Amino acid sequence: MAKIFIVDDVEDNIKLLWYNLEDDGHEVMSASSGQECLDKVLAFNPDVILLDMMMPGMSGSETLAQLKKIETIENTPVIMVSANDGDDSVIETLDLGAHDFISKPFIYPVLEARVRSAVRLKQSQDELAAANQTLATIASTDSLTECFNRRHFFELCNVEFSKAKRHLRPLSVIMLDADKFKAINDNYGHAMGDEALKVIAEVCKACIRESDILARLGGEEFAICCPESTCDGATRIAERIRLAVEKRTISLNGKSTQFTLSLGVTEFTGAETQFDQLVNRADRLLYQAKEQGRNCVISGI
Ligand SMILES: Nc1nc2c(ncn2[C@@H]2O[C@H](COP(=O)(O)OP(=O)(O)OP(=O)(O)O)[C@@H](O)[C@H]2O)c(=O)[nH]1
Repeated sequence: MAKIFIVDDVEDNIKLLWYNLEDDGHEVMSASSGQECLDKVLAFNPDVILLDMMMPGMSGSETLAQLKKIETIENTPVIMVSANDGDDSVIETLDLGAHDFISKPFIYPVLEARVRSAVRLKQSQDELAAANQTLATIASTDSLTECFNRRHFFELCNVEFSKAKRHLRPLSVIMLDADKFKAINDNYGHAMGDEALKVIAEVCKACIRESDILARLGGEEFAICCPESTCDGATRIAERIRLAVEKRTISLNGKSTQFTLSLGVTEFTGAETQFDQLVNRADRLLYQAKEQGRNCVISGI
């Protein structure tokens, strides 16, 4: 079953197609003008559009040109239906991006077969788009914690850094690292270590804003970029994360333990030219937190 959108200014033409397509199991929607088609198309999100060429007001060709400008619709197959099936008309329509051209009067089983072909194309496109989306997610995400990975973190943060630099807006970075993490692995097993990493991600996600960027940079080290946050604001977030992890007990296979975090926080001063400089400074502050006994937040610029 597919969603078919019929666009035709003649009510009887719509009815004929509607009943037949519904009998074939499709969900059908119609519009009686190009403008009505443009008004309804996003909400209906059709798999195939059957578009009449000769319509008063906005013609089929003009409607097609407008449909191709709509990002989520531009790849939806359009079948132009027209009594004007001269070569020039067919060429113009296909060059405008139509998937197919059917001459009027049409033989319904032929139209039906062409609709099926267009539906198959749309289904392949949708599957490809979903596969690409999955690949993009895999390429940008750490599979254990479902945070962004290092590469994607720097991609996103470089954009945020450019914005902050151009508009002289605040931007802060928090670096955090689990304390004595090796001991968790050694004493409770690698699976408990993995559990701790998942808890860090979960706690961080709960403590940050949607616009903040959280990533696992590797091992037991995480980073958060906080656009529009000053060092004071980011330090409060860091302290909230530290406290939440300190209070948390992790359990696996009947065993339980607790652990802590060390955190370094810094802010863009306006002088830095690269985002990496902020990460490196937050990392040095994190190292100081380790030196000062762990389970603490050190901030500075
Ligand atoms: N379970 C688990 N462990 C990991 C993973 N990645 C890295 N590790 C472990 O993390 C530990 C990091 O140990 P260290 O770098 O010595 O740091 P630490 O023990 O946390 O000590 P401090 O940072 O000084 O507090 C190592 O034992 C790594 O094997 C992972 O994905 N899962």
